[in-house]
Amino acid sequence: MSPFPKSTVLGYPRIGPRRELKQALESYWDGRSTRDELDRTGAELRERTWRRLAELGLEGLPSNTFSLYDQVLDTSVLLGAVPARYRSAADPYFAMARGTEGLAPLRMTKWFDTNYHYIVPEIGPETVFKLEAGKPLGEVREARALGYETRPVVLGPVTFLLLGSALDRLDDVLGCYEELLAALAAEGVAWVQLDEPALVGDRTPDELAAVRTAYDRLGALGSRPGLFVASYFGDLGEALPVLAATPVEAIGLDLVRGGAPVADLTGKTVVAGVVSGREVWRTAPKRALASLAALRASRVTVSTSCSLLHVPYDVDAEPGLDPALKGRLAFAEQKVAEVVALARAEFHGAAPQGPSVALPGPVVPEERSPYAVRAAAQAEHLSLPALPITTIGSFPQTGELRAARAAVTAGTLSQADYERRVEAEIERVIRVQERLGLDVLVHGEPERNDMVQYFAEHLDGFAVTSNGWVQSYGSRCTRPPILHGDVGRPSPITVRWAAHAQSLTAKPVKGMLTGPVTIVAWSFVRDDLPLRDVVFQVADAVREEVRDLEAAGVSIIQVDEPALRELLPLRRAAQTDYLEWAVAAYRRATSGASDRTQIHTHLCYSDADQILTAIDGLDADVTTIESARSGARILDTVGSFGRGLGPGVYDIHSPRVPSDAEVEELLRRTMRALPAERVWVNPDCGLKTRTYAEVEASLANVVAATRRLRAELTRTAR
Ligand SMILES: Nc1nc2c(c(=O)[nH]1)N[C@@H](CNc1ccc(C(=O)N[C@@H](CCC(=O)N[C@@H](CCC(=O)N[C@@H](CCC(=O)O)C(=O)O)C(=O)O)C(=O)O)cc1)CN2
Ligand code: MET
Ligand SMILES: [Zn+2]
Repeated sequence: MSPFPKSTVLGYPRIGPRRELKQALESYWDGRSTRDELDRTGAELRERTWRRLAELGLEGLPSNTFSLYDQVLDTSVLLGAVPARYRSAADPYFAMARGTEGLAPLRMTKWFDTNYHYIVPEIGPETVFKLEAGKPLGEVREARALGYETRPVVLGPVTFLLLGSALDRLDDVLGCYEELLAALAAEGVAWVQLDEPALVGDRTPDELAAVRTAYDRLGALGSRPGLFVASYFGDLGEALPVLAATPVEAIGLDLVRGGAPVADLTGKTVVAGVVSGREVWRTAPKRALASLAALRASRVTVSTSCSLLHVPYDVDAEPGLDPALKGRLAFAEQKVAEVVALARAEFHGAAPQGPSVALPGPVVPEERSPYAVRAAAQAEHLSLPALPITTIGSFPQTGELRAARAAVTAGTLSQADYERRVEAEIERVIRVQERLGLDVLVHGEPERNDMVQYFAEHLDGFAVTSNGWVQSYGSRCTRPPILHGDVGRPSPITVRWAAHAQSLTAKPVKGMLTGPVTIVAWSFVRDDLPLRDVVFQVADAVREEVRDLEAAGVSIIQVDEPALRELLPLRRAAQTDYLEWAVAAYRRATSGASDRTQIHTHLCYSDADQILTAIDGLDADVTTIESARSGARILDTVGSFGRGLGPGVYDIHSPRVPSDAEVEELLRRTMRALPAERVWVNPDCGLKTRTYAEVEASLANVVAATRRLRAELTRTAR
């Protein structure tokens, strides 16, 4: 077996340095280009990446880290786990990812504790696994034609099955992996990387036994590449000795989030993840070299802690950043250079940041009155109908708005003209909602490029990038802000837009804010302060904004926390502490509101059933939550939830318009799970990724279904 290369990365961004893949995908989906053109863009991006990694001096180049949508979906396809209903679609892959007319997409949820989302494998007793190895083999050949030998990266069998809740199918799936390894060996591939991030969470004895079975069996294959099992996002814990006892030749450890390995790894190659794939700070050389020195293994390879998918491409594409800050940053390109330098042990990175400043601890927030008291005050103040209909905040972000923002940046549109356009869009959103018959209106968020970046641009302590795109799901990206200093709110941020919207209508308009946990979760955050202290600084800024909205006459304020579940530690031992401070931060942000101000919160992709107690602890008067896209599973657990709740009645990520019958059915299920007076009617999430045509048709059906149920409620009440 050839030795493992001395330097590598676990994966690389694929959206393109200028989001070339996004443009190609969206143009293909809109019918403006062909599948061939899309595939050509994919090939160009892969070629560019391999060339760049090689130029930077990286020895071990990965392949099959490219994906047209998602690497977990790719694994479902690789293993033949394509549900029958998609097989006759014109393009089954994108039908699974996004749905088609008459066909809902597969579930989508958060990738561990990141802001990346994967397509959940759907595995049933009827699933027949069958290897379709075209993609990994194709990428190996493609790279070879360019002169590069690569290491294909494939999601490992245990994580794949755990994500699909089907570990009982291990035996069947291992047959496919065996075939894959044989095919790769026949292709002359020296090493394969099997990603097993699920092993850094708490695993049952049965699950650990599955790890042993899987890697004993794959290891026993006669003809196969070297096996490199990569873990990331934390510590392998109990899974490490299990893995170490199997024949796998190389084990990848996240030495940024996890500690030094306790097991003796003599005889193994340790692929040491010392350069963070989750943060954008330059690697402190002393710490990295100390981690490397502490390893007791036969051989050590320098690597990133996880795939670089979660960071932007290149700091040098950011001319607008303050040079002092820039000097402290490393994006994917710079991280590859760090890996190479560490492997050559000629490292001269930035010194670790200076000593952290002690800040006053969080103040215990004053409490609002008990829910019943608030609910009565709000009912009188707001007089809403039964089953109030609302939306989650954003309305379609039109190309004109995005272009207008780009024009302001380019200096070709004045700020005043831009603001007039935003006001016109707010008026359009208000009129649409009035015409449709919604009860609690929103201004539509047209002034926001993103629900986190917009706030970061208006708070002290943050920097934002021009090209620092990171994939969130499919073609959708964000530019996570960089939180580098103490946070402060120099002046009100949303008040003028909220007040303008409210001035246009007699119906209540919800003020719309992003919560402290989410702002921090979706930014790159300074590492010289405990995370909770940073979150409390942001909470204080949000609290000031809540106060100002209330003073401006806004009587409903939504503070979104879609990332509450995301920061939940992967190991149970640390979860209670996190949830306690996260909930306390939310209450600090919202508890300045008076009793008659109705506080809403919103969560999505949250596997909310797992953190329902914490959601209850947020003490919001109304919680809207993603439900439709996850098969309304949440309804099984919400019976005990004591306040207003709006489980989403349709999935907003698919261009598909839900029928009124479908919405009615979901509402009926909701009303079997909850008392009618607590039920709110709303979509799963914000509407910014949809078109007006889709939104108007969908919401019209929501209103029709709700009106039928309201009529039934009045009949039974009489
Ligand atoms: N941060 C964050 N994380 C989140 C969510 C979220 O809303 N925000 N939602 C959940 C799902 N994730 C999502 C992530 C991104 C998007 C999304 O729509 N992103 C937009 C970009 C948003 C943005 O920053 N827009 C900017 C820049 C837009 C742009 O592309 N401008 C053009 C120029 C303008 C033009 O001519 O069109 C360019 O830069 O080239 C703006 O509106 O100003 C996209 O990928 O298309 C949606 C959901 C979970 N995580
Ligand atoms: C990802 S949660 C989105 C909440 C935000 N208010 C919106 O409607 O877009
Ligand atoms: Zn949402």
